[in-house]
Amino acid sequence: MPSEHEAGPVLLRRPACHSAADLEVLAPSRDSPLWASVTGVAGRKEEPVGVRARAVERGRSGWSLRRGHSFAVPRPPPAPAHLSSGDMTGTPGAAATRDGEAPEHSPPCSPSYDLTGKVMLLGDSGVGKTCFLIQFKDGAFLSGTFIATVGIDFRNKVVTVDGVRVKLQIWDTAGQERFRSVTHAYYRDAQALLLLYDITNKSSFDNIRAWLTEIHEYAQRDVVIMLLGNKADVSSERVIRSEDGEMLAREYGVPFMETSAKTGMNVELAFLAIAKELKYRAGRQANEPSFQIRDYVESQKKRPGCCSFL
Ligand SMILES: Nc1nc2c(ncn2[C@@H]2O[C@H](COP(=O)(O)OP(=O)(O)OP(=O)(O)O)[C@@H](O)[C@H]2O)c(=O)[nH]1
Repeated sequence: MPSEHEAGPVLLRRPACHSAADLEVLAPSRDSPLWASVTGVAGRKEEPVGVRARAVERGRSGWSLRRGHSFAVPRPPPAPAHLSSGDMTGTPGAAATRDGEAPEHSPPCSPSYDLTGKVMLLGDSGVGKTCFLIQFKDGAFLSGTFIATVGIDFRNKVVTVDGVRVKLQIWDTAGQERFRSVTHAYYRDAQALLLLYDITNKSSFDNIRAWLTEIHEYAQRDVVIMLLGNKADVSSERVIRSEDGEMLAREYGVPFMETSAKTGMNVELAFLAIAKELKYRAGRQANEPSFQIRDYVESQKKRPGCCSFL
């Protein structure tokens, strides 16, 4: 049973079956207010809302909504077009005010997924993490002025792999050093990490080893890691060869591919491979053939055209 002062997300017992489909405490700690994310709020639209500490309590069977508390909490102001304008205070719960998975028409309390997993996007500032997430979630590319992510943010998306609906809760982290202490708190709870560098930026590639050291320090030992060389569409400015990414990934025993948040190349594949791995881990049967994420990625990934290589 988690303690009230323990940091990091804690999965809550599903509340009484009248409206919410999912409830999580995002930041229970002595210093920060206890926030919960509730999805599946009244009506047909699923959207997370922030619920303050007063709304949750710990009972015998875990955390739950306090009796008599309704979900009619004030709606947060509309999210700006760019995901990155988060809460400067670093209060992780602020992330709960972002929009959630696509509206679903399932009845209340019938979850629209079979499995859930937390995925974090990591890498230096400017490598394209936010764009990568938006491309996957909305199929759009955010071009124009670069607005650095502040703190941490998340979006949900349900993908179906082999008939199993996997809800991916994808956390977009700020790459800037000053937010590192905020984001470290989230590593422990993640099942998968997508680690990005920018093929046009050498230092973002050189820093991958430091990122992996942090991951080994803060994340679960069996966390799924994937290395992604992003911006593969910008062949004229490439400074990191694909082979270098491959070599580094081999050294750490992680799958690798080049991606483009702009064209969408391999973006969906990255998340599908993660979802497949999570599904395999969750339902592993004695006779089930093992799933090798590296082989899967190698067999499915698209490569940039010949001329984009150095
Ligand atoms: N050409 C190209 N540009 C990209 C790609 N991905 C991101 N960009 C651009 O790179 C810049 C940074 O992208 P972001 O997604 O905001 O970077 P980030 O990693 O989230 O940065 P932080 O929030 O500071 O950690 C933006 O100007 C994007 O338009 C890509 O695949 N191709």
